[in-house]
Amino acid sequence: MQRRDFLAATGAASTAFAFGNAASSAQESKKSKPFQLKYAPHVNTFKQSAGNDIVDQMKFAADHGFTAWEDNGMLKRSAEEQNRIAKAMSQLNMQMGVFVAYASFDEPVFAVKNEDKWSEVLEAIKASVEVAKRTNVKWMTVVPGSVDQQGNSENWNRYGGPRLAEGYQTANVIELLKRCSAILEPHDLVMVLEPLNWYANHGGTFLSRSDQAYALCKAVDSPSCKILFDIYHQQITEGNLIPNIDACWDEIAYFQSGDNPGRKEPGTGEINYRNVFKHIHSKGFEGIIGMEHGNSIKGKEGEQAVIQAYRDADAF
Ligand SMILES: O=C(O)C(=O)CO
Repeated sequence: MQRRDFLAATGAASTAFAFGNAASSAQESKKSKPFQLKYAPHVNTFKQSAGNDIVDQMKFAADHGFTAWEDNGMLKRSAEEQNRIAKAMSQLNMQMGVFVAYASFDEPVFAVKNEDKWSEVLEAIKASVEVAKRTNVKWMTVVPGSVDQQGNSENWNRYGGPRLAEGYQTANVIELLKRCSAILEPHDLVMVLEPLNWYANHGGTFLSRSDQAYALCKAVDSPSCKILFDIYHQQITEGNLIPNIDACWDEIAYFQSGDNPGRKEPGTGEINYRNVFKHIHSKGFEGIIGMEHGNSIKGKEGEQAVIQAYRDADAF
């Protein structure tokens, strides 16, 4: 189905939308009603419909009512490409979500004090400030490494070996997060800590529970250290989504979505996304919900299914 046909078939609103030259803006003048929440598609979510170019994909998303975008890999793009993306975002009136500022999954980078490793983290955070400014990003993801249990040390073995007690690991994580926050605070930027599940994706990560993320944020006590509550990961780790969101609400700055099992669009698994989104909306959330999941169906048809899934979940 052609993009125009799809817009017509889904009853797209007729708001005029100017982008690019006059001929193409006349042709592409239909734009769907914005969603109630700022769901942010990813690079390649709409590749089959919009082509390889990321700016074309963003235009496609904007035409279909998405008001945000998420690009985990922004840090690795050239400055020229970052500028091009930022310009398109502003022309499309879209907001940019997180990129990954620092992520380690299998080494106890934050949990064990190692000044060389810690310097690498702080350098990554400093580099992220420049990129965030260039791309108008407010939030950046930080994954603070694994627990101290599976290192490469020659002293470590699966039956024992030295392992730092949990309280000291937590104290180290807090100390390094404070140092990261000190870099971000003057720029009004926010690192969002993402708990990850151990059972389907990332066994051994230091941060896995929402209460743990909450305790870290309270201890760091900085406007630059908040929670990224990934609904997919937290469904696997702890379930009880709405009460847990409420319990750590004052430290949550950002959400990500994805259904379980399978990590595909809402409606393909066990999470009642309409009720979860309704709840988040009712609390006045104005931030972004990154669509960090795959498409359950391949091709253009699958991309339309993703759009429809968000329309259904947003119909509260
Ligand atoms: O790696 C993952 O699973 C994440 O959610 C990181 O954002």
